[in-house]
Parts: sequence; structure tokens; C-alpha cells
Amino acid sequence: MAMASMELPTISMILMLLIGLGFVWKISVFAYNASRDPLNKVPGPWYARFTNLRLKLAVITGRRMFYVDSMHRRYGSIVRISPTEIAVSDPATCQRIHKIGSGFNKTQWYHDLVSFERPTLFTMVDPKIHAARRKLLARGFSKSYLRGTWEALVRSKIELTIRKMKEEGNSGAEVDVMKWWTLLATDVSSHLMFGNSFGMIEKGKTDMYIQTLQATMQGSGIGVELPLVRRIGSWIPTDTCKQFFRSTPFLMDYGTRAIRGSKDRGDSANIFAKIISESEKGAALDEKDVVLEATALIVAGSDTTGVSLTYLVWAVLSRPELRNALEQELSRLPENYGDQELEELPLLNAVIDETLRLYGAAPGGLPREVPTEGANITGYFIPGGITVTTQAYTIHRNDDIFAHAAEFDPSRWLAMSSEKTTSGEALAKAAYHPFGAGSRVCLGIHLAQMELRLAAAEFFRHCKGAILAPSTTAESMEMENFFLIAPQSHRCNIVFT
Ligand code: HEM
Repeated sequence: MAMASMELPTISMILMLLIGLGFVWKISVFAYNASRDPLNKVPGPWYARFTNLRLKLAVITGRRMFYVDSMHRRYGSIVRISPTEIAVSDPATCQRIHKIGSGFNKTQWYHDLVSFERPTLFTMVDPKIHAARRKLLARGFSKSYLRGTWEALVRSKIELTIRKMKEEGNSGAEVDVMKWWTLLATDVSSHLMFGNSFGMIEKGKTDMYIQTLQATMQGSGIGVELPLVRRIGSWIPTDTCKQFFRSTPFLMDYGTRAIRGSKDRGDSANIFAKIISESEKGAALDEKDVVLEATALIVAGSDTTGVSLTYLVWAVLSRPELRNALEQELSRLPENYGDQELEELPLLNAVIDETLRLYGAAPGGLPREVPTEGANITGYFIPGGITVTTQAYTIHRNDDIFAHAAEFDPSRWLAMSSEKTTSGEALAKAAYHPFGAGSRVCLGIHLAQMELRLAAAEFFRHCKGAILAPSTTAESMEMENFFLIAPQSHRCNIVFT
């Protein structure tokens, strides 16, 4: 009996043996596939072959663009950053990826990030569908239309914002320019999209709709990286979780009422009135599309412009000589100047370009999918379906493209604007892309530039006594990166002396 129980394996032993064999088999298949993966030839850390955990950690701690930049510095202009993703920082390859008709389309990540029930311009993948939508929306975002129809409104909101900043700072209190610029940009884009002022600058705070929209976007940002958290959060019956994960019906209902209201007021009430009247002829956009696009555009036009203006003010106030020179340039403007005159000012535009080079609001990875047939990227064959990302953060800080790239030096743009540009300057101009590139370049570029020019001009004409508060330091302005950038302190305080 004793001998038999020693020699015959029990059922549990057989099961354990089978599980063990299954496990070894799985590991072998995984190792075999990993060893034959064409991406193995791409330089990068060893763990990127097996897991995206290191990249995810960087994403959820707001360090993604810094992590990818450190990988480029270590491994070169092409680097594998996860089992299915490579990053590229060679300017010519970036241009090739982003150029119109390249075949490198946006990835599903954009749709997951925004998570609306239908795609919008920002999230559309199919180039033909995107091109048709872009053509329709572009009518409301051209420089001439914006100047003709909206410049006065944008300017009045800027003047109000600066008056409110000064009122707040009258008693010697610190004034957070990031709060005010974000309110300004949010109020401008909401007014342009829904045709009504939300009165946020007057009140000095965002309203209920914008708060819910911001919470929803944060919820989507969490959900795209941690889908389980989104799923669990959407079941939890608290107001916060509802705002983060279940606000779409509220946002849609609000947007529908706002769009219907502005439609009744006629063609110049909002940007969409113009687009709707055009699209109704060919029924290209239904009401839901309009509401979703308007909602997405409010998001796209708010923190982006607010953050860029914040860094502009910080960068100039940190450099007294530059500030004096800018104030002098602006003091020569006639009282009734407009955006067109501002476009001619060399230093103002150099300051804006330099701000966007180092602190443009969206300098992180822009993911694109390698076309089905695969592509040769800087000498490596990359199979179809792999994600390839490029980031302005790295290209804009490349010393071979921008001399002393880490320095904030607007004078580099003054030299570049002369008639005779050197080949190095031409390379720098081509590599510069704070608003993205190609067919997916920012739709709001002219609106953003108009706001940046007018707001910077008004600020440095009317806030001569403003200085950075002691609490605003290089450390407090260090960037975090959750798709967009923001100062880690989420504020930029000044005082009026
Ligand atoms: C300084 C401010 C801004 C910066 C730095 C900025 C930056 C960018 C960048 C880098 C992209 C490309 C994204 C990609 O390829 O994945 C983009 C796209 C876009 N931006 Fe902006 N943006 C700004 C302001 C605005 C404003 C004011 C609006 C509209 C109100 C806007 C609307 C859009 C839209 C709709 C897209 C998607 C375009 C498409 O895919 O066809 N942006 N922006």
C-alpha cells in the first residue's frame, strides 16, 4: 500500500503538472514571438519589449513627455517605448508622418481620450471623413472671418480680464494670471461656440456647465489610461463620480439648448451659426454633431490658450530687459490698434513664437498608426498597426535645430524673420510645430494666435507695475504633462506694485 501511494501520482499532482506545462508553453510562445518581433531591432530599454508599464507610470504621473525625451537622449531619434509603440524625433521623419496623405492616421487613443458617443474633428480617424468635416468647420476659423466678426468681442473680453486682474491686485493681493487667462480663453471659446457670454470673467469663476465639462474631460483622461477605474467610477453613486464619469446627458442637453438658442438669433450669433447654415444645404452635420463639435471646441480652445498665455507672461516678467523692450514696442501703437497691426510687431511675435517653442500647451506625444503595409522609419521596418508618436517637446529642444535650445531667447526669431534665411534657420522653421502639423494641424490656430497677440499686447501696455510674486518660482512653474502641459503649482501669481 505504502509503495503504491509513493509511485502513483495523485490527480492534484497531474493537474499541477499540466498547469506548469501550460505555463511553460505560454512563456515559450511569448518569448518566441517576442524574439521574432521586427520591433526588436529598434533601440530602446529591454523592458519595452515586454510591457508598457514604465510608459503608463510616466503617463499617470504627468511625466510622459519627459520620460520619452530621456529615452531619445539615451537611445537616439527612434526608440521603442512599449511593446506596440515607438517614438521618433527626427524632424524630417516627423514631417513625413504628419504630412497630408501620409497614411499615418490618428489612433483610437484620441477617441478613447474624448469618449464622446460620435467622433468629432479632433478624434476622427478616416482621412476622407476628416477632410470633409474639416472643410466645413474651417469656414468659421479663417483669420479673415475671425478678425472681421469676432476680434472686437475677443478684445473686449481681454480688456475686462485685465481690469479684473488689476482690481483684484489693488490691495496688494497676489493675482493668479493662470486663473484669469484660463477664464478668458474658456469664456471666449464658449461664447464663440454657443453664441452667449457665460459671464465667467465677470464672476471670476467658471460656471456649472464648464466645471462639469472639465470634470468629464479629467474623467476621460483617467479612463483612457485606466479603463477599470473609469468602469468602477461610473457605478459609484456620488456627485463627484457622476460629474467625472456620467455627465454626457447633462452636457448634451445643455449644448443642444445653447445651439438652438443661438440658431434662433441668426447668422452672426456664433461660429456654428455660419457652419450650420452652410451644412444644412447639404445636410452634412446634424444637430448632435454640432453640439458635440461645439463641446469639443470649447475644451480644445480653453486650457491650451490659457496655459500658453500664462507661460508667456511668466517668461517675460522673469526678464526685465526683454519686458522693457516689449513695453517700448507696444507703446508705439496707436490707441485704436487692431490685431492686424500686432501681426507686424517683430518683438511681440518673437516672444509668442518663443513661448510656444518652449511652452506650447500641447508639446507631448501625438500618436499615429503605421499604415497596414508597414513603413520604413529611419532604416527600421515598422509593421502596420504599430503606434508611432512624435513630440514637439523633444524637437523644439534639439540643440542641432535651435541653438542653445533650452534658453528662452526670442531674438532667434528676429533673425529668422529677415529676408535671407540660412539653411539652419529654414530647418528650424520647418521643425517648429507647436500647433501640430499637416492635415491635423490645429483648427483654432488663428483664434489662438489672435488671443495671444491681443492679450499679451494689452497686458504689457496696461500692467506696467506688475511683477512676479515671490511664490512664483522656476520650481512652481515646472511643467506637468497630461496631454497638455500646466505649471505643477497650477498657478502663476503676480503682484501690482
Ligand atoms: C495656444 C493654443 C493652442 C495650442 C498650442 C494648440 C495645439 C494643438 C495641437 C498640437 C494640435 C494637434 C493635435 C494632434 O495632432 O494630435 C491641435 C489640434 C486641434 N486644435 Fe488646437 N491648440 C490651441 C488652441 C486651439 C483653439 C483656440 C481651438 C479652437 C477653439 C483649437 C482646436 C483644435 C482642434 C479642433 C484640433 C484638431 C484638428 C484636427 O484634427 O483636424 N485649438 N491643437
